[in-house]
Amino acid sequence: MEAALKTYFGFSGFRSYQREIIEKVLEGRDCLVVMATGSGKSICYQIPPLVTKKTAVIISPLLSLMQDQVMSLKQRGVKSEYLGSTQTDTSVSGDAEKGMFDVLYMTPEKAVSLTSRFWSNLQAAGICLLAVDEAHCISEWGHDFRTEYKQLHVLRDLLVSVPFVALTATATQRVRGDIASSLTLHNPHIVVGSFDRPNLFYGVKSCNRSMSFINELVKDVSKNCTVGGSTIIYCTTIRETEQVHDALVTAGIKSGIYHGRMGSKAREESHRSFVRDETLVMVATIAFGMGIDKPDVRCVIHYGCPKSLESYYQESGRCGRDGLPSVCWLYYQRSDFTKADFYCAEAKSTTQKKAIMESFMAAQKYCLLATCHRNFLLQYFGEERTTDCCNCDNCTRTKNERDLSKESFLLLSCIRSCGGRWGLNLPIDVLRGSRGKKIVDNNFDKLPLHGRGKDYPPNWWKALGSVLLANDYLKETVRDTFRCVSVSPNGNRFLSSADKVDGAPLFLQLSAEMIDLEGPGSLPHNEGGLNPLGPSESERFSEDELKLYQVLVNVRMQLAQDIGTAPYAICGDQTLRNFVKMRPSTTARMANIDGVNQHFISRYSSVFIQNITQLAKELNLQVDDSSAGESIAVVPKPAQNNLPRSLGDSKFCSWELWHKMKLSFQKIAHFRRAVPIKEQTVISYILDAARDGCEMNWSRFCEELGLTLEIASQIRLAITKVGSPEKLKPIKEELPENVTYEMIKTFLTIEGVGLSEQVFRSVPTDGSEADENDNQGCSVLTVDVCDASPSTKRGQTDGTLIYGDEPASKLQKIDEQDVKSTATEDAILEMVAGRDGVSLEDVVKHFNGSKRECVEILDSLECNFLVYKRNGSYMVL
Ligand SMILES: Nc1ncnc2c1ncn2[C@@H]1O[C@H](COP(=O)(O)OP(=O)(O)OP(=O)(O)O)[C@@H](O)[C@H]1O
Repeated sequence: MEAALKTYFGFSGFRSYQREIIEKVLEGRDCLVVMATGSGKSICYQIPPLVTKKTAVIISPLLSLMQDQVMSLKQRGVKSEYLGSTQTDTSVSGDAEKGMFDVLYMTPEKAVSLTSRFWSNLQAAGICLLAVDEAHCISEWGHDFRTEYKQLHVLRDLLVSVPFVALTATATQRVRGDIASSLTLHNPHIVVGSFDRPNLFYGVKSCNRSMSFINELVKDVSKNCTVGGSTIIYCTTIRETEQVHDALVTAGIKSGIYHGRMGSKAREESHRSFVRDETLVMVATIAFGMGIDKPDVRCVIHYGCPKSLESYYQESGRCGRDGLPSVCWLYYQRSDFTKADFYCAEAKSTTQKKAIMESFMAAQKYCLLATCHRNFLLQYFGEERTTDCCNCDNCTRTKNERDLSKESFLLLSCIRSCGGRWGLNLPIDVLRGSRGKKIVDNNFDKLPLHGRGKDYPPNWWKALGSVLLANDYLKETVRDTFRCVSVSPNGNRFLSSADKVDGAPLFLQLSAEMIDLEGPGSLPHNEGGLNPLGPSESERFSEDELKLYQVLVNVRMQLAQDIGTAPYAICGDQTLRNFVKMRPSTTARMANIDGVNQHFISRYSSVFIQNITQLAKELNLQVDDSSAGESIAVVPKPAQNNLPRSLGDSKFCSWELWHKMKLSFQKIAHFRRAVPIKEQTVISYILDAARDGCEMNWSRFCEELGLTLEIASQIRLAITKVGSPEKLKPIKEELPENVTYEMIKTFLTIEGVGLSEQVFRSVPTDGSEADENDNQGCSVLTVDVCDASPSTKRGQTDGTLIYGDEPASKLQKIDEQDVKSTATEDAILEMVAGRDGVSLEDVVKHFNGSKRECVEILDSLECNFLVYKRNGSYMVL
């Protein structure tokens, strides 16, 4: 499985759930997979055909989606085609029937109209699975019901022993049930992942939709375009779509437009140009929907409040599907909130009307929120999160908390005095001293609070109302489509404890809108532009690296144009970034990079290597920077969906800051704290998170801690001497001063998760390079002490272990005089296969050969995708 993943897709590891699902399919079990957009569901049905050499049939709702996927798979060397009304090649159907394709896409209409003879022939040739993508289309309760999907059950009788796999990114319990029964899934293996998309930054901004706002928006978008990456701007009306599109075009930004009033040809062309990076921005209504499979959209902007939180999650989810950091902004105007009636007009029943109203109100709440946007989204979809995400505007804003007791007191009292029978507008008008008819008729102008709130504009009070709602001081009830706001029990408690205006403090987070209204005006972004966090330290390019990146983007574009495909189908942005950081000068080094597959090596590696080496020389950049490779090879994978929920807030937050935002221990210790915590505490928090199952980049962790291979060996020896790892103090006493408790704890944690071999090898030790050279041709192999046990994995068969009396070296030596085998591809492969990671030194010593000869053989094995290198060790694929 891993071999197929690396060979065809270039990835060296599976993401959460992928392996589990593939294994179940290979066992012949039906599966129901509910995983977030961009979490990597496609791999689950694309790997089995490559392992079994049988066809996978995929039912997909849209032709454009199928075409894009076939295009990408072909670029990976996977034999793939589609059957549907736009297929012009008449031979495809016949070839498909003979089992000539690994992956065969078809529309549901096509699937049910194919003859039983087609299916029996294909089954005789070999079918490994039938996948139903976007499976929620089966259910009338889903948001995209398609009648043709309902008929798919007929295939069940035709394909008796074939496992069915249903996949979707959104499905409630009810929809899941519908999918399973409609497809008659037999005892399906069900996987439900998290809805979280950790690589996405969520931000919200109030706006005024004036021309000056649009011009600011255009400026921000153009900045985003120069640093690379596509943007989608969703507008709520066709008129606004045209307005924003015109402004972008006038500013010279290559932009496309897409809405329902355009003809299908024009829409197709617009989609095609966007996918192929010929246009960088797509301004669209939500008609630009499900068929978007572009993985490198870096920014999705909603220009106007969406009609529901479900649609917001889906549309913003088109961002950053490749897992790279990307941003989702929502610009709303208070007048958007009056559109509820308009959306409710679609409703056919009172229940439906209520449902529409509720999801619209959730979207509205999302706009007005002063607390973590991600948590709100996840909670809406039923996932509880207690820690803030540190990757949304509300979590990262600094100026956001203030004592609002006085203002809250005024607003809550006024709402209570008006009887809690109104929306927010009337009590706010009372506070602002209005003598409107309703106010006078109800004698509200006689209230002592009348006119006491003139210091703030009405929108500020409305924003405070939303903050009080979110914090449970107010409650909202919907009657028909009319919303009443009243004081909640919590609000009443506050009022009675603070029975005078200058009572107890009430610290609340100010919402973005309140800050804007107090600040210099509502323009899109003042400093940070669309991307307020920017790349983390390890992702940041130097000026020269940026030049190299831009050249490689152009090379990729040129290649894509020459063969008529999308640039992302040649290779992803992350792969290009890895090229820039590692600057591979040989095919073997390039093959080893995550995202590089066999097809890429045979077709495109030479042109990339040529450009890299040439420009690196001109810019005086070192090629083959393996230290960059070590850290990049373990770049965290996105959407790790099974994060532990039991971990305390501080621990989880420390881990997130370190792992996701890549902050140092020191920065985390000071992060948003008046009194910093100790770095040691931060370290132990992160270790706790790792023990709880959070993903870790151990190489980076050890490097920051200074835990080298040598120190690890010293610790191991100390534990052996003490006889037990239970108590840290006696271990510490056996060790030199510079070895800290944190290093010992880290060592034990890494040992505990069974990773010591790989991790400590990858941490650069002083003079490691020199060692490699010094030892050339010498028959002595150094291994760490744990390999000296009778059950030694590495080194044991190679020679006799000699325990040195010299504790200073803390390393043991092996005499290799007996090793006589010659270094051939087969012999090296056999040696590597028998061990859990082998270094170049190991190979040289084992074969008593020269370093050059071994490097050449290992290089060719890497090019052939038989071995790969991770953290300095060769492993068999
Ligand atoms: N194991 C992996 N390692 C690295 N990248 C991966 C891995 N699996 C998938 N990806 C990448 O993740 C991105 C999203 O994958 P994919 O298109 O399969 O998502 P999806 O879950 O099907 O999303 P959608 O619901 O939008 O169709 C792609 O760019 C893909 O190449």
